Amino acid sequence: MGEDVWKIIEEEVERPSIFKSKESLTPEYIPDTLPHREKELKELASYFKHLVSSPGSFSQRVLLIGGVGTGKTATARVFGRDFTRYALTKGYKVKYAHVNCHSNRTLYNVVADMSRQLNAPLPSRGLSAREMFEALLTYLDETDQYAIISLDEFHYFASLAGRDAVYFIVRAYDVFETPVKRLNFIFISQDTAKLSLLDPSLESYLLRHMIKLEPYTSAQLLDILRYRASKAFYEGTYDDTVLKFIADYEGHDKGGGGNARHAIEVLMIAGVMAENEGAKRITLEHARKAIMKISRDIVNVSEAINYSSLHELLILLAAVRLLRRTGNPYVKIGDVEKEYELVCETLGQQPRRHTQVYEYVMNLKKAGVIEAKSSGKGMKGRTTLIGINYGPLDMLEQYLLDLIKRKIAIGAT
Ligand SMILES: Nc1ncnc2c1ncn2[C@@H]1O[C@H](COP(=O)(O)OP(=O)(O)OP(=O)(O)O)[C@@H](O)[C@H]1O
Repeated sequence: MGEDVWKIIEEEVERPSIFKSKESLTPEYIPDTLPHREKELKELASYFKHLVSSPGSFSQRVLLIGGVGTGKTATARVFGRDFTRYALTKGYKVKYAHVNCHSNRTLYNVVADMSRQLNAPLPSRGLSAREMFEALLTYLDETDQYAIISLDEFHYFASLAGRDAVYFIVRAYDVFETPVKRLNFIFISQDTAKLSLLDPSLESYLLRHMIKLEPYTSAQLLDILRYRASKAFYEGTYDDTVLKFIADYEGHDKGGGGNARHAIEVLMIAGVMAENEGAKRITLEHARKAIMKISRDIVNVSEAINYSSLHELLILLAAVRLLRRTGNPYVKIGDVEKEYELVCETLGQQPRRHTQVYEYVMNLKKAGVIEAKSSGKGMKGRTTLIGINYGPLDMLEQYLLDLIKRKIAIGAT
């Protein structure tokens, strides 16, 4: 090996890193603890405590609801990991499986994944979902084990697998009346509206035991970031100002999405940027650049948005807020108009008249900023539906609010 190459390798290998553990910031990583989710973990423990007091007496079903990045997956996984350990100290074999319904959208795939994760022997000959489920129950009986299964992104399953499949999973023990009930479920979804396509009786059954995760405030995100940063970076390579900046940007109370995934992603990207530059510390500038980097979707349409007039932006902001609040892909123009009036009021602007609002909506459509279409003939007649095909909406909302405030400040119309 040439001396030059040797030097390059040596320099690179010995270059001090700011990362102690980059893996600990990846989405797959399950943290040791979850600051600000203690109450929800306690609720889960309460719902599943029969597994260590009278296991098998009944089968529990809990619905875990919360917006994007509110820690649904992490809460379920951390609970599953620690509850199974606790149960073992009490002499009970409780297993945990986490099934993602986005990648397993049929009853067959869901049951197969459950069985695989619980180490149940999968017969080689083709079984039906129902037969496989029975085989799983037999295996749990024979090995005297219990299980908690999380079905993450359950709304995918609910919308694609069909009513019978959903009924089968949710009310399994009405079908298989075994004396000892070994399977328990956590159904995870973003909001209850997404489950409204279920049979009403099934929906109300699911809603009986519900835990709702609220978006994080900036103070909560700051605690989360402090904890996650202490695991990921060496001491002295970051400071609280940077963490606070990210937490304030993302905090729900400050107009952000309250999304821990975004906050952690920004921190990770800021760290990688600092490291690539050979910097010894993560600076505010790194955090700013990281935020810009993950808002690239907004940047793509930002030109059209920047050219929009003040009231077009106010309407757009109203639409974004409604879309976020309802979680629906489209919102009615009438509702947007009402929200627009509220937005105007809070920002001290005089709302425009109805016909003018309609014209602005059409302008936004022409500019490719929104999608607007007719609802078709519904029960209450035709209306225009508004949707936005890019995101993330939380960032778009923040972006719009900043832009609007700047426009107002300089007196632009
Ligand atoms: N309270 C917390 N403390 C530490 N880390 C957290 C906390 N809440 C969430 N996180 C982290 O934030 C990221 C996003 O969390 P998670 O995937 O659980 O959110 P989610 O609600 O399931 O999101 P989605 O709806 O997109 O599936 C993960 O990396 C998770 O470890």
